[in-house]
Amino acid sequence: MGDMKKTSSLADLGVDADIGKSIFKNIYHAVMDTPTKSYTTKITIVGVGNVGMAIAHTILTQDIVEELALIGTNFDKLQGEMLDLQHVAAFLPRVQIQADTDYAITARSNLCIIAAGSRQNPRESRLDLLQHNLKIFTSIVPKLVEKSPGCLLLVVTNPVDVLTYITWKLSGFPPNRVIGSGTNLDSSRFRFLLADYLNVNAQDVQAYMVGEHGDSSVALWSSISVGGVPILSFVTNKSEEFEQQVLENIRKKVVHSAYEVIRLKGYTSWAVGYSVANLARSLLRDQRKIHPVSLLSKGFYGIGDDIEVFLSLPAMLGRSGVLSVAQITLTDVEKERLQNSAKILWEIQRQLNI
Ligand SMILES: NC(=O)C1=CN([C@@H]2O[C@H](COP(=O)(O)OP(=O)(O)OC[C@H]3O[C@@H](n4cnc5c(N)ncnc54)[C@H](O)[C@@H]3O)[C@@H](O)[C@H]2O)C=CC1
Ligand SMILES: CC(=O)C(=O)O
Repeated sequence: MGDMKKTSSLADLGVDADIGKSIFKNIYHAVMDTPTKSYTTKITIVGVGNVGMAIAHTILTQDIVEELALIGTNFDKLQGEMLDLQHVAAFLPRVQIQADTDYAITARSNLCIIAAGSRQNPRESRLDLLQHNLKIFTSIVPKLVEKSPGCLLLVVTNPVDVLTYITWKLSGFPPNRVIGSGTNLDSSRFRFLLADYLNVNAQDVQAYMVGEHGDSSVALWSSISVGGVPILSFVTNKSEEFEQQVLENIRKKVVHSAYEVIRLKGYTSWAVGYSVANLARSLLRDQRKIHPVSLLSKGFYGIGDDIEVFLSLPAMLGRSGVLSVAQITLTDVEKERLQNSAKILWEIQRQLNI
């Protein structure tokens, strides 16, 4: 394994790399030799299963990085995935892709995404994965931090909220630099289902799921709008009781979505790939966009200062990570459900003794 090449290029075949320069007229020589390394943006993805590869693929389509490093446990699988992605080169922006079991290739990453670990079987909840994935994180996080001490950490592995808390503890990073993908995905599912019901474009639906990325997630009905029109007035011509039932069914469908996809195809991948690539763009391109992501939530929306949990709240994301948390006016019921979600996660964390 040690002798094997980490990238596939003409140089591996013994072809002189300088030959490329001779194809071009020499007046551009100085420009071609200018080192570009210090200006590159680099993402590392740990875990090259269904989710890690969906994220990698989507990131390549977004033109947000110059370097991508893939880390896993199976060297042949890594090399196969790397080659398959490299063969996209003719169709997408130029990205240097590396893959290895050795974290040396992750050095100086701007963003490290963790999608390694077990996924749910059809009858398991996300929280059932905790013990196994916790162990994996204790080996992954310190290595990422050692190689990229200034990076942002973005956790995807489930249960994502508790593992984001654990990543924060293991990394020693300030909380703004440790983020969980959280309910960014649930919110996309929510917007899709609302758009489908209202027969509008999902991109015009502004709607958030917050709290745990899991069974206790909370739909923020009071703040939903479609093209600037609050949803509750959008549907006033229908009976209120009927609407409440429809809306509650949509919420249940969002919570059940992952279970349904896992029952049907064994895992979820494409939607989380887009969700995480979208977060990566907002972070690395300093977009100051609002996303519901898992962040250190103590003190927000009545969550006690003593409850040190990560759960999803709508937050502004930029190059420094979480820049601020949106102050949405919640109803008493929404606030109560959010605080309940925090308590569920807090109880689980307390049992971990970390
Ligand atoms: N937060 C979210 O919205 C979502 C989270 N997930 C979670 O993502 C995780 C991954 O799911 P899949 O990709 O479907 O699973 P998978 O089984 O296809 O892939 C997991 C990968 O992790 C790798 N891995 C295990 N230990 C590792 C280590 N120490 N270092 C590096 N790689 C390691 C495995 O070799 C495997 O390739 C699961 O926990 C799943 O529940 C899945 C969908 C959405
Ligand atoms: C598996 C998972 O967390 C999801 O698709 O929401």
